[in-house]
Amino acid sequence: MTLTVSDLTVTIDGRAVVDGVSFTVPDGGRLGIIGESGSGKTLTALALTGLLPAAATATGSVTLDGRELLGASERELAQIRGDAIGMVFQEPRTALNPLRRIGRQMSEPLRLHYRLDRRQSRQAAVDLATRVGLPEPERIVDRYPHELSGGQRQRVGIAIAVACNPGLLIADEPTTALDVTVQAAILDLFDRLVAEQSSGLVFITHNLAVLARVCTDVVVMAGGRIIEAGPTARVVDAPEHPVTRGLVSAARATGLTPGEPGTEVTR
Ligand SMILES: Nc1ncnc2c1ncn2[C@@H]1O[C@H](COP(=O)(O)OP(=O)(O)OP(=O)(O)O)[C@@H](O)[C@H]1O
Repeated sequence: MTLTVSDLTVTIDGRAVVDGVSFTVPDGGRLGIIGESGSGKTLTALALTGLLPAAATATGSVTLDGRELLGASERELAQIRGDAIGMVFQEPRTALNPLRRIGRQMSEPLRLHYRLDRRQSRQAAVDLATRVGLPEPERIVDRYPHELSGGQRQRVGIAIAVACNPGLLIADEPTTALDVTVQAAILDLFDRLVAEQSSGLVFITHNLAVLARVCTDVVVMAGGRIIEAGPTARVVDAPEHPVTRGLVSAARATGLTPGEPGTEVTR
């Protein structure tokens, strides 16, 4: 699936918080959006899926395989979000329902799309748990979110996002709330799943080392605009904009060397 964003502008209270943003993610492409806090990354992601806050208005164009998403009806968008686009958020604790077993939550997108009975949906949940590397899949599906670690909860969030094999996965800071070793394992999981289902990826982060592990291309945002864009390897090796140079130094300071995508990832 090809995602094309053209001149996307998001306005809140008369202020353009996303300002004339354009980029393309080709079928199976892996684009990272990076920038400091408040640069407009999250609002860009929300605009792609029709989830902007009520106070925001979006203009420009967002197409998925030629189909315009900006201004699409809520019904159409709900269908696209379940089917064509999977989304993963930063804090899996708030994205999950604390009162429902995780198996039910993982199989919900499939139940909605394929009308599974109880036994089929339990099996689907176990299969998904296996696919995202949760331990003891047969047992873990009966647990509640608070009984899982942060990394396991994020695996559940990822399972929900990939349940219907979407052509595009959008992840907003999916590893930020996790500690470094768990972060690495979750990045490996993204890498594997995106490769397995040959879906595209839009990955939002403020950490260039994280981005470089999974994304071949990068867009750097500041003040709602794109200030630099290109292949990750080029941007890491020869950043042009001072903001990008700052992001490269910050990534190196964490001890994680930004490298070719996938080089540090065990498959
Ligand atoms: N609901 C809202 N109402 C008013 N302003 C908002 C709202 N959401 C975001 N903004 C403003 O829009 C700008 C861009 O926000 P956005 O969340 O997209 O940034 P971000 O790059 O994702 O930052 P972070 O990394 O901190 O999440 C910021 O100045 C923010 O204050």
